[in-house]
Amino acid sequence: MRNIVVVDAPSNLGLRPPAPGTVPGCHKLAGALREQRILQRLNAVEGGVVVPPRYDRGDWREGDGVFNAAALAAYTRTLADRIEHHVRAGDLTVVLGGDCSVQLGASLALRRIGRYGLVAIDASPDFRHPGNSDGVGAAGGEEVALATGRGQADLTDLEGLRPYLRDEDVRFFGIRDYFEEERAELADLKIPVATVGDVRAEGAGALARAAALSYAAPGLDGFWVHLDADVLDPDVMPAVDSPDPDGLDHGELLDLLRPLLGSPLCAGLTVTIYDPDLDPDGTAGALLTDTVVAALTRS
Ligand SMILES: NC(=[NH2+])NCCC[C@H](N)C(=O)O
Repeated sequence: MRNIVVVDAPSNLGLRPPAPGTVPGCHKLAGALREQRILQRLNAVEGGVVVPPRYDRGDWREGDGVFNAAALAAYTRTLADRIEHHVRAGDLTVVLGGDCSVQLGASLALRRIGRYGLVAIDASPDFRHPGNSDGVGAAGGEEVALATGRGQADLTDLEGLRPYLRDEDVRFFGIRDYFEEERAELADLKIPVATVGDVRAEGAGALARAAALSYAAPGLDGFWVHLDADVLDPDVMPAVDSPDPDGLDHGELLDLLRPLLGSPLCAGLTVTIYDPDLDPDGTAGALLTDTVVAALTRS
């Protein structure tokens, strides 16, 4: 059995302030899941905490590009150093965010090592970029576009490694059926998308097994799984910055995660976006932890 290593990446640099003068609470995700004893329940190795820089958007205004960009760039490299170490050691690395921008740290780490894919399990594809929007700013809604080389070079071309991921190596699961514009762009780019409707029609387990197998192709070294908690239906996961209705239930998410995380080609998992500030009694966080633990352990 491979070691499971848990690394905290408590960065909220990629989201807008939830209210003026406040910062996003998703940096508390890691603490909340640890409080649910995720480390002990996974029998995981302690991977420590990669401490992020201060959240300070300064005098950023709409039109200025991605906010917190210098801090995001620095953090992506530091987080990549930590993840790279564990991937090279053959560990299965579980990164507790944080917002979705922490996924850039994983993508940079994997690009340093070889050619890896990304399975993004998310309500929305986080694919905003200057080519499809005037509203670029929050990297947590843009990280897959950035990782595939779209957007400002201070984030997309770290260490001269643009793109960290190739379009053809990305797969999306759980995108809402009503995101028609986004789905059309991804279809043009030939990036496979399984919407919530597709997951129900074809079966989560079958789709996930096929995705895992698709990375066994020559030239590929493996893949990473990115989980944005907002892929879940707001009924069971209301504690996210932008809840989108008609999402997955926990059973469907578990059926997606199991074959992916069980694959020897899977290098790791990022868990992002759950915001304990929006979950005062902790129920949603406890259920999220249960599903992640179940996906990584044999029942
Ligand atoms: N859950 C997320 N990925 N949030 C990131 C940003 C979401 C927000 N709708 C935006 O695009 O700005």
